[in-house]
Amino acid sequence: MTVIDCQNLKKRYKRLNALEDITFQLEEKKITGLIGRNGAGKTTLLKILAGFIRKSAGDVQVFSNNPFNNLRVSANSILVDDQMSFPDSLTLADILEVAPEFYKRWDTELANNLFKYFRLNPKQLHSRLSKGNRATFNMIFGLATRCELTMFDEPTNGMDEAVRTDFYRALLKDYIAHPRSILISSHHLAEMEHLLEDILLIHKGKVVLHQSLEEVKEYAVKLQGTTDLVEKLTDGKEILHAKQLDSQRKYVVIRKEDVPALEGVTIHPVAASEVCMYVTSDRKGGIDDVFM
Ligand SMILES: Nc1ncnc2c1ncn2[C@@H]1O[C@H](COP(=O)(O)OP(=O)(O)OP(=O)(O)O)[C@@H](O)[C@H]1O
Repeated sequence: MTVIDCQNLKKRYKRLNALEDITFQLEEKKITGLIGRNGAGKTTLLKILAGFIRKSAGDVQVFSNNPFNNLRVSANSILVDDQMSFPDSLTLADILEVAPEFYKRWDTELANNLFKYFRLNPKQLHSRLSKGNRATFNMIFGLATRCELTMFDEPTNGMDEAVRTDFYRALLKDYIAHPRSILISSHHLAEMEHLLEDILLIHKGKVVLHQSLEEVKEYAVKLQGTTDLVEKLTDGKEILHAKQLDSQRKYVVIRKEDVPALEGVTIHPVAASEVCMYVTSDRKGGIDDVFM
């Protein structure tokens, strides 16, 4: 079943096109990483899918409905982000107590067990939590809703490394026990790629790649050797990234399908996180170029 269907979706904020042209479909029961550079449009897309803001043009369907102000979509989806807020008069324990009234698949046992594991204080007010503890509580809330469509926007922002590791593990374990559609935006692709089946990479408000993680890992290769030879072999090919290693040696990243005859150069795999970085880069070198 298709859970999300976006066709030529656009979002304009006054003079800025945050989403230029977004077309993709998300099938049910998959964990998809929503990846993109700062300002790519990830949060805007998630807010439209959650029904928080209106699209400007194009079509967006979540569970076959326009998500904006739609009860079916809001009852079956959740967006966990750092703007989640709860009434100030409610303690964390109160929030967990009333949650089942709003989410029909709420898992009280999971919520309580995670709450105890992360040693949160049930008497604390949500608005007074530290940044990391707020992110942890929001994550617990998001997991316990067991919403058919669960979206996380940068969920690990503010969490320390141990909590981040626990979060990824909790997410994976709960997903395996209760498969659902999970869309998770993050800048930390390398650390969460073991969770992901698919990657949706957006850049400047457009979809650049929507592939399985395995396909992204196979997308590019790095050719390394003497500068002359590497340049000759990659002449006319699309260069995704290049780096001069010293006065005589260089490497160039090109699409795997473009790989030429390989005598004299070594060939190296390119991690999915690097592929995402290179295909969304406006510069072919890197920060080193600034210091040359
Ligand atoms: N309410 C708003 N009004 C005007 N412009 C906005 C608004 N919200 C976002 N933008 C702009 O839209 C573009 C996309 O922003 P968005 O927050 O969706 O990107 P992002 O991929 O989530 O970025 P980051 O990774 O830095 O959080 C940016 O240029 C941003 O400045």
